Amino acid sequence: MAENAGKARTVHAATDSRPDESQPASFDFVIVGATGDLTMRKLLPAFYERFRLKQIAADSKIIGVARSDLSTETYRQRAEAALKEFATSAPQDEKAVREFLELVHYVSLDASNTAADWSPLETLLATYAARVRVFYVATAPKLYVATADAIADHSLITDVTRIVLEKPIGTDLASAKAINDGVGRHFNEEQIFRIDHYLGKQTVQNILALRFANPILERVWNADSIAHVQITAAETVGVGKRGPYYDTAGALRDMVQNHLLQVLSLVAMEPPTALSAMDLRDEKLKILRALKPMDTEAIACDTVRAQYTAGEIDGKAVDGYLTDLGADMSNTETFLAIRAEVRTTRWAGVPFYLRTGKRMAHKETEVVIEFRPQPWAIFVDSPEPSRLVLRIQPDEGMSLSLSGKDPLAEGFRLREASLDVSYIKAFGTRYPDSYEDLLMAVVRGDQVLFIRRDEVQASWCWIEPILNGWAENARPMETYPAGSRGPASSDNLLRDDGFVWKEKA
Ligand SMILES: NC(=O)C1=CN([C@@H]2O[C@H](COP(=O)(O)OP(=O)(O)OC[C@H]3O[C@@H](n4cnc5c(N)ncnc54)[C@H](OP(=O)(O)O)[C@@H]3O)[C@@H](O)[C@H]2O)C=CC1
Ligand SMILES: O=C1O[C@H](COP(=O)(O)O)[C@@H](O)[C@H](O)[C@H]1O
Repeated sequence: MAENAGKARTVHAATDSRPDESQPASFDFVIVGATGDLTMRKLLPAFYERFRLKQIAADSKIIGVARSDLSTETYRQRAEAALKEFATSAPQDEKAVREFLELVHYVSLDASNTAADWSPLETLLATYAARVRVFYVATAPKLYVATADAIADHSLITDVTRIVLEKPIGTDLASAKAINDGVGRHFNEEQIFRIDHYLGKQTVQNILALRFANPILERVWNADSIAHVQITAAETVGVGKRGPYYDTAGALRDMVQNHLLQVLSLVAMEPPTALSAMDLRDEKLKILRALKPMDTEAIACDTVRAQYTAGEIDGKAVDGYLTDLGADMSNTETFLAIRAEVRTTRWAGVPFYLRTGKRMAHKETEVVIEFRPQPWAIFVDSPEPSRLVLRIQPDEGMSLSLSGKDPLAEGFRLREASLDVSYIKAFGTRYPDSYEDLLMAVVRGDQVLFIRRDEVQASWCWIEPILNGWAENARPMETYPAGSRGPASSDNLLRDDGFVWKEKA
């Protein structure tokens, strides 16, 4: 018998420097932009779910701030309606909703104006001056610096005060630097939490678990075994009421600069020394910096941009982008596909295809890893290349397609078979909304799921030439009907390399 049989295996673990999560957190959390869509749809429901799980102490305060003149009572009524609509467990638990609303306060204030009356907010914060204090700025990015200035002018920044900045951080490199510099005048980098809600998705975090807890995968996770990688974030929704913002952003700024490049970094990075904010972000940064810059020729050949026109989704007629926007013309892309390259030893020669779009046929966010084919085929059929699909959402899970022997065919024929795991079934639990994890991490002061200044800037460095190239029409705008898979040239981008996008079966 082998010497070690029956003995516990020694695992050399890197130290996890994350703070203690076992005690309910007690804090003051100021949400600037408290009457807005994000607060009502995401932030309050996320806090409520964690309160229900007893992770938030009853003496905590969630202080909503916006300019609208509302009493705390009226604000609580709005918050209650939002919880009933957006928090999955709220309609069944009136008592928990009532208890949670006791934590909620409202202050009417123009937070970008130092000269406004800040005293009601100061009074609320004075009760527990020494405890964790968070300012979550959920307003337009152009207000971030003025808001940080005003918070500082009123001496509200303690050693345990943090600021959360919603995306987008700027619209280009210069404006991102200006926000980082402006906020950085008052808050040090350890106090600044730049949010990217994709990092709060369990399935995105699971990329780390899959890669670094399963040597079977990590050993084939390189250019020797992988032919290409696809990252798709397809949505069926249009721009809705966010047209004025979206039309100044477009899919590249709205989805790629942040979410898709973060996912790409997690897929491509080297193993971090530990699961600490510094180590993880150092490794992601190396990937962002290793992205091959796009020159005019690459923008013409390796990018596709398009805008949706009227079409049909799930049997319902929907308008085109211009009608949704209420405009006669726009040069904003609602769909894009890009062939990117990561210039590292691990990934040399492996294309990374990025694709995102609004008003597509299906809502589907996934990472597809396609493995290289068998170099010498002994079968009559050529086996389909194996694909590992990481389903970020919906139907969170993963599948690995393999070739098996067709049991009924004459002779030895191959047929694709799939190993499929649904995380909800496998783990037998609900999948929390991404903001739940992120809000609690801010309270704990854990930056591992937040974007560091240099990451934001490295992303803009790669994105900006594409924006400029498109502005100069290096790649003309195309259209696609709502409910489709985007324009045909998106398929050609892969076909030219001998690949195809994986589409929903
Ligand atoms: N909604 C979403 O799904 C997402 C939003 N984001 C980002 O989050 C931020 C907020 O988005 P969203 O909630 O949709 O925006 P909304 O326009 O719905 O809300 C903006 C909020 O800011 C308040 N506000 C505006 N100016 C001030 C001010 N000077 N002082 C205090 N409050 C102010 C508004 O209230 P009032 O007018 O009463 O002051 C309102 O509560 C944006 O940066 C957006 O890009 C990011 C990802 C997704
Ligand atoms: O940040 C954003 O993300 C959403 C998509 O988020 P998801 O979690 O549903 O994938 C997108 O609709 C929005 O335009 C963008 O600002």
